[in-house]
Amino acid sequence: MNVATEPAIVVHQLSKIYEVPERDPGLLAAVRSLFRRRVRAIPAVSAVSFTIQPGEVVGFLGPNGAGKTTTLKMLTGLLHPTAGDVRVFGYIPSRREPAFLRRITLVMGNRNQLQWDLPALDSFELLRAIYRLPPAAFRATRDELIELLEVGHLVRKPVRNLSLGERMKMEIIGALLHRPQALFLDEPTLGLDVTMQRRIRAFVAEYNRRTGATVLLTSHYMADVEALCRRVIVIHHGQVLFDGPLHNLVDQFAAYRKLIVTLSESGSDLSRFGEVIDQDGLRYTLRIPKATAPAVTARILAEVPVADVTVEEPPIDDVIEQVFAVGASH
Ligand SMILES: Nc1ncnc2c1ncn2[C@@H]1O[C@H](COP(=O)(O)OP(=O)(O)OP(=O)(O)O)[C@@H](O)[C@H]1O
Repeated sequence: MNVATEPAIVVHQLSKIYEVPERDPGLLAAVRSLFRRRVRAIPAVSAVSFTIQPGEVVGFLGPNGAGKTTTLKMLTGLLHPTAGDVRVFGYIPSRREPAFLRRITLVMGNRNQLQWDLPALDSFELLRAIYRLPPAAFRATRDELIELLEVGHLVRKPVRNLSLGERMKMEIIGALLHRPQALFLDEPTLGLDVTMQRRIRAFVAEYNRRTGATVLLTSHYMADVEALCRRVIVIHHGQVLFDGPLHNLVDQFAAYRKLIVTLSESGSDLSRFGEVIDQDGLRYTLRIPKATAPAVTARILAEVPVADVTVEEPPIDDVIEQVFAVGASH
């Protein structure tokens, strides 16, 4: 059997154009719009293509409005594509076949699927019935997830009384009870504090390791992406700007390097070598265009008394900003 080598997700020339009714303000315009409807076309996703292998954890990045959520909705069958093809484990998502739905899950950081007034435990039972999970397997998965996320003491409290982070953990458990093989996570750590973000992140990594699930994740927290995703797909204005290993993104788009120079004695002006972005005693941080970093480092070593010098890549957030800036100017 060759099933294992089949890609988990194949997206080919995928497009989505939203059609939004449009009318001028005022009563007359309202009446007129009854007779002649005007619609505005909003291209949210334009000819996007990518393939994801089983077990990959891929970061899906882009600024607000780039088309990430729209793509995830098409991948999970909540939206019909305007054009192009999507296959997830060979299924066409928009058909929403039960066998497909049992293999995927969509977690949206800003939306709840659990019943607000019930304890999470009751909602989990409901999900067991919906997915027709065998009781023993359901209990084993539920308890494993509860333990992994350390929420045993909270599952009997009404969801409305939980904190945002606790609720998010319950949402994640609810989303994974049927042991999906593809996880679509849309901002799963949105609004959570750093500790909770780290927990959720560790949990996703562990779930991927234990089950070999494929994960496509959007997040505005680059720490999530750095910790989890070796590969990233960057979209902007509905188009793919980059698809590859995260470190290639840094190589390709990091426009500058940070040079950290510690002088052995005071009295030198380092601003002639580049933009000084920080100074702490004898320790200077300079921002140098990537291309000239080696030459500038050599000049500093030759011309001023140096105790130490290191070259650093800019933080990933800055790199991503740079990618978006390049995308915006296209
Ligand atoms: N239901 C809708 N009707 C009309 N336009 C929409 C609809 N949903 C999204 N859009 C538009 O489509 C574009 C892509 O939106 P989408 O939500 O996919 O972006 P996103 O990358 O997920 O953004 P964010 O990071 O802000 O969540 C945006 O211009 C948005 O305004």
